[in-house]
Amino acid sequence: MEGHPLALHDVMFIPALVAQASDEQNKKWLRRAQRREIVGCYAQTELGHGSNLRKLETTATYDVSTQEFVLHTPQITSLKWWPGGLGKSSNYAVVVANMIVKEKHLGPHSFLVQLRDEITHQSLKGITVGDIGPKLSFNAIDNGFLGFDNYRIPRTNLLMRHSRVEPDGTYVKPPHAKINYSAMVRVRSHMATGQGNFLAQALTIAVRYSTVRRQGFIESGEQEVKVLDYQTQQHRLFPSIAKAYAFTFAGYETIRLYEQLLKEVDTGNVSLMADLHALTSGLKSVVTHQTAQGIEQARMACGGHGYSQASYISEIFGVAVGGCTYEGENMVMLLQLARYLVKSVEQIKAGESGKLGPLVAYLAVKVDGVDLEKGVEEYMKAFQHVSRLQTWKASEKFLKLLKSGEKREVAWNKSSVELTRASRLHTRLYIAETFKRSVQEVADPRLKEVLTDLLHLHVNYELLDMATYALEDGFLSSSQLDYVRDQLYFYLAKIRPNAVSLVDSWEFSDMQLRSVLGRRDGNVYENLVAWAKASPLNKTDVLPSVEKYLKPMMNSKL
Ligand SMILES: CCCCCCCCCCCCCCCC(=O)SCCNC(=O)CCNC(=O)[C@H](O)C(C)(C)COP(=O)(O)OP(=O)(O)OC[C@H]1O[C@@H](n2cnc3c(N)ncnc32)[C@H](O)[C@@H]1OP(=O)(O)O
Ligand SMILES: Cc1cc2nc3c(=O)[nH]c(=O)nc-3n(C[C@H](O)[C@H](O)[C@H](O)COP(=O)(O)OP(=O)(O)OC[C@H]3O[C@@H](n4cnc5c(N)ncnc54)[C@H](O)[C@@H]3O)c2cc1C
Repeated sequence: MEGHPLALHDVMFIPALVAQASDEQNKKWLRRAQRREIVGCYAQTELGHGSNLRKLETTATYDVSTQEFVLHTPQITSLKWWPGGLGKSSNYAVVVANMIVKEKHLGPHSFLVQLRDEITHQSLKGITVGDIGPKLSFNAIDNGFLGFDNYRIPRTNLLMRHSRVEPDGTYVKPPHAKINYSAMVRVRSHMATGQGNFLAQALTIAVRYSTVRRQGFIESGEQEVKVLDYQTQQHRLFPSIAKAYAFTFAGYETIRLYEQLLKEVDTGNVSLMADLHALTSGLKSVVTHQTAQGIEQARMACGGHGYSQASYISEIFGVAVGGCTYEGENMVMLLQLARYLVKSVEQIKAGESGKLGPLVAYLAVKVDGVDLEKGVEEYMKAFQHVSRLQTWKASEKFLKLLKSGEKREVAWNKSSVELTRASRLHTRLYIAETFKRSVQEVADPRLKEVLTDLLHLHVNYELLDMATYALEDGFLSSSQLDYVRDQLYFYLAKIRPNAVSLVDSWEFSDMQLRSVLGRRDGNVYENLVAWAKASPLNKTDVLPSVEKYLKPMMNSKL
């Protein structure tokens, strides 16, 4: 959980080679990387820039006389900063640098760069490398810094699957300007399942513990109740159980789409790139944000013991919340999706709605109202409505500002909060749709029934959460919202008997969870006492600090 020094080797280094190195290059590098003869990381972010990749300062200047690239970090802000596994573990890196050929700046490109000697592991001449220090979490990963002092690498270390520099310096452009960003798109495609997994771990701990913990009464005179029987506790935890499933289903779809994209790109078809970029940008942002919120609620649902490291939820939170920042800061990524949504609105306004992709086609179709009692399909129409409403509102705001003479970037900035709202609603619609489709495909009827309950819980929770938008234009009435509330409470109670099975079905072992509260056997109290006794502070009865500080104070007559 605390991360692994080789995580980025598998998560980004190898995938970057697979997607961006040519077959010939991979004959040299890929097998060695897969056998871990060489260990690598993905070095892109710099001290001064992470989001705005066009302003990366590390340069790779082609020297035609020696057929080498010269890597250089001209100032302190150009140092690579943050890459996982860079500080101490990796001897190679995929380095993203601004490529300069014949004095022409050609933008960020990826290079395979050796950082350390393969035998001694010492850093090579011209390389400055080290660890960036402790972080909120993930402290088993050596996130690092890296500087280059006119460090030379062969021309053939430019990853050349999609673009090339010939020996004479002729540049062959890639089929899509952003194709070098593929390693990021891959991780974003995987993040919904990854984050769903973090959320699931925290929920397993909180739900199990909530059946052990007894506190207070629902009906007087009886035994104290398991806290999971409180409606407020169920409301805190069960919608997140639904989300953990929903994120996993959505993630399976984006992983499949990424695999498809890789195949299509190899045949020269890059049409899926814009769609997948928009989709994963939004999904990554919504999922990480909701996961962090869900984990924090799970921690609070464990009361005081949730605050102890014995719960392990704080560590899960620390790791998961990093996802809001890495692979693209959430606001920045929501704004990437918003570009796509605004473009779609512009297409509709230009009478070209037939050209819209399947995920945005609903933006062109107006619905006057819904009958929620007819079931989930009607909820989907309601989600479409609120997303459409907000997308049009935000887009119109932006387009109006443009028309009034504002510069594009200024108009964009002035509309950006509204635009991020549209992106979130669009993404939540996507999550609900994939959840619905995935549950429909489940073959086992008993499993399908339980998952359908979770789906109902999810759509009612979500609709209530975004009700302001639907009330604003009178699309939903207050009596319809009362119906949604009733349904929500109905499904909380219906899910209660299956709650433990729903979390147990994720099959986390005690070793994975590392939580005293979330133990499978439920022996929480005995083990909390044993855990506390093992605290380093309990090794001796009287601490040295008592002699040094407390006693002089306690014995003073002042
Ligand atoms: C197996 C996994 C498990 C995972 C679960 C467990 C994980 C356990 C370990 C985790 C470990 C942490 C791993 C962290 C690893 C890092 O964090 S690596 C560093 C990640 N860095 C980032 O994500 C940086 C974010 N910034 C960016 O991606 C880009 O700068 C931005 C924001 C997209 C802007 O790029 P830009 O070049 O300035 O482009 P911009 O002018 O905004 O857009 C131009 C056009 O390009 C398009 N475009 C931009 N990007 C793309 C793209 N990628 N594709 C297609 N089109 C694109 C735009 O849509 C736009 O299109 P139009 O609207 O013009 O049609
Ligand atoms: C745990 C962890 C692991 C990481 N691993 C790696 C790795 O392996 N390799 C690697 O290369 N990098 C890695 N990173 C770096 C990470 O990808 C960047 O930190 C991330 O992309 C955010 O960039 P930034 O730090 O420049 O944030 P900034 O862009 O400086 O963000 C600061 C604030 O500015 C806002 N902002 C920035 N631009 C805009 C805009 N255009 N519009 C509106 N608001 C904006 C953001 O929303 C945010 O609120 C890692 C980071 C973390 C935390």
